[in-house]
Amino acid sequence: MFPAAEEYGVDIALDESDVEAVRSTTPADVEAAGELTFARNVFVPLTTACRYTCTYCTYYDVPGEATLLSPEEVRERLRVGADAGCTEALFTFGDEPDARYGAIHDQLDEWGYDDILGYLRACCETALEEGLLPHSNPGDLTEADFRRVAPVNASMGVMLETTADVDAHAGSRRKTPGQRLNTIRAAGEVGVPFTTGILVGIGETERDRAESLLAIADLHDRYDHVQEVIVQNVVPNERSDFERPAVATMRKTVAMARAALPADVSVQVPPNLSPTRKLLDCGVDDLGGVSPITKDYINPEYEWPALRELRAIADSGGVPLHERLPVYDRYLPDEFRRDGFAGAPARGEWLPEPIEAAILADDLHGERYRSVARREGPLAVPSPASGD
Ligand SMILES: O=c1nc2n(C[C@H](O)[C@H](O)[C@H](O)CO)c3cc(O)ccc3cc-2c(=O)[nH]1
Ligand SMILES: C[C@H]1O[C@@H](n2cnc3c(N)ncnc32)[C@H](O)[C@@H]1O
Ligand code: MET
Ligand code: SF4
Repeated sequence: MFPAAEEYGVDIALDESDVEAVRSTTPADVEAAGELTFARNVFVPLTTACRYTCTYCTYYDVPGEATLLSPEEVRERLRVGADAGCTEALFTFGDEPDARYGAIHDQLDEWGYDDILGYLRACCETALEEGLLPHSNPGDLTEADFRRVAPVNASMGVMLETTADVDAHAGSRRKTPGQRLNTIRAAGEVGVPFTTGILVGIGETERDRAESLLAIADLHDRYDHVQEVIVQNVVPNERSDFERPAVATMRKTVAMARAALPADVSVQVPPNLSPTRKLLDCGVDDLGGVSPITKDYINPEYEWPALRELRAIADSGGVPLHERLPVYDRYLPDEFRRDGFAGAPARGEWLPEPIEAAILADDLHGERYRSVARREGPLAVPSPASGD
């Protein structure tokens, strides 16, 4: 069913009746979640160089214009993030930026790094030093790549986007479904808590969405590593005029995601891009990374809602809002989980030693990780009604 994936040794065979069952799911078939979560992050866009040229993307710069944040700039941004109470350092940037951009490669070499993953590793270590938990999305990676960077990440991610061959990914260098699926598989092999998702409105069909969600469910079934699935609508920008999918399409797609995935996998929608309030009853339970201090570098025209607004969104759905860490509860050591989660079936040894050490030590910001994980302490988000 996914010939492109077979090239990479990823063998996913979907049952036609499962595809049809997911495709025909409607919002009425699923239940609203009992709470909404989000993570407080600082976005660190290491470089705007990218080997791909997705037509919906405004993030990448052409060779000659692409920039690379220096180690000092990275540390400074992380400090600002930690001071603002963030728990997550989000490293998201172009795919394999050093492959096609000689200047990026030369700059990394001058700083003493073989390639971007060597530099990412160092930046993740800086984040840990500054009291932040790294979540990296460096695009397509192999298993060997993951082994280099997973040990310094609390969680990682890559959007599947879609299993369909869409024109938005056309061109000589392009994202392929096979390579994306292989990235998610490789993350499972290495055992890193993982975020993935689909991009809605880039030329795929409803059936493609069902297939994409089931492909993610299949890989999660094998490895238990998918912590959340983002259902992201494409938005127009200065480079492209993609139309936003209709609200009804997003409602249906979120419901399809809820139906395709097991209950322990969260369904996330980004509150700066999506008609969030209108999706809450379709099974959304997470709002992803939201930054109190940095813009969304990938979609810079779309501002993050303030934390107060997140609270209003949750109130509108009649559910509590909780901050979480970039790594979901079930991958945390027992003592860091909130009541009811402690003692839940262990998922194996998920957290790499430096991450567990950072969480357990938690001395930089006085019990911050612990109180976030347990949904307690001084980090409760004020209600808009409380006036504070
Ligand atoms: O794994 C990913 N996480 C992405 N995240 C991270 C994600 O929303 C959260 O940070 C995770 O839920 C981890 O806490 C983003 C966060 C932003 O603030 C803005 C854009 C993204 C995009 C991605 C993404 O493509 N892949
Ligand atoms: C980081 C993620 O951001 C998403 N992304 C990139 N460009 C857009 C856009 N115009 N609208 C919505 N999402 C976008 C892709 O899914 C990518 O994987
Ligand atoms: C900046 S887009 C997100 C990271 C990576 N380039 C990808 O598309 O997966
Ligand atoms: S979405 Fe990611 S891979 Fe595609 S062009 Fe933008 S930065 Fe590159």
